Amino acid sequence: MLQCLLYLEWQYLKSIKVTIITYFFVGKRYPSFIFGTPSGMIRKNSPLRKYILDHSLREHPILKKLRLLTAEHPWGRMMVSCEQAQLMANLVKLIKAKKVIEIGVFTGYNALNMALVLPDNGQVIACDINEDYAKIGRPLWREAGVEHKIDLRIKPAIQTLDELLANGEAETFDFAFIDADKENYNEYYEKCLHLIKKGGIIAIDNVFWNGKVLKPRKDDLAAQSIHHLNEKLLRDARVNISMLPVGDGVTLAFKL
Ligand SMILES: C[S@@+](CC[C@H](N)C(=O)[O-])C[C@H]1O[C@@H](n2cnc3c(N)ncnc32)[C@H](O)[C@@H]1O
Repeated sequence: MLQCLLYLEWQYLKSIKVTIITYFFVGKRYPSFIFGTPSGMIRKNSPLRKYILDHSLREHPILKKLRLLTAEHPWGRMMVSCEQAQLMANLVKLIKAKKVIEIGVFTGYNALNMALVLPDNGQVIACDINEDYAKIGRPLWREAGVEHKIDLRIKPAIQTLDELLANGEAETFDFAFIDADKENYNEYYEKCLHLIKKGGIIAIDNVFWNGKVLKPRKDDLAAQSIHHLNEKLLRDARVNISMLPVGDGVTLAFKL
């Protein structure tokens, strides 16, 4: 009997130990793994998100085809959310944009999304370092009849932005979407601010970084970088801003 009780107590202590270890070593690094999506954010598979999509998404059939195709990719979760893409397409239309930049293209879901609403002589300068991803989307850009509007530049985005500036294209763009490596967000923002016209918009993705911006760890350079840019934007007199809880958080900066 005593042996049985001791065994049960040992099992109980072991489960507490596992909980504590999981909390400290996994929960601190990957809070969403333990605690779910941080409160205030709409979970990807929640009934509310389904309601939002059921009642607002008007997706072009070829765009939908690319979204479903991309979702099957091992890195499919990098794709921008469809409701966020629709918001950006609406902004691009609203300001009658002609020239837009996308930093971080992946399979080109959002590049296609923007190309679809640009005029026929409109241009998406699409920056990425990986051509293989774009090879997935290109046939669908073609099928949608907008391939000619997407100018894919395969090299580090900073280099492409510097080339555009050196080419005298400062203040000629209407819209920019920043969605590549997070450590360079501040540089992307500064260069985009030079490239877009007054009245133009910069959309910055993942500004919540899955909630990690609430308490960025010192060794998490991505969370640190996004958090610093969020703090800087709050005080940046060159722009008006809105931080929206769409997808993983998007900040819209309107150039004054
Ligand atoms: C989150 S994904 C972009 C998603 C995309 N905006 C969409 O519509 O689905 C990030 C992309 O940034 C690219 N990337 C990473 N570092 C980069 C860099 N230094 N310059 C340009 N692109 C980069 C990656 O190859 C990846 O395709």
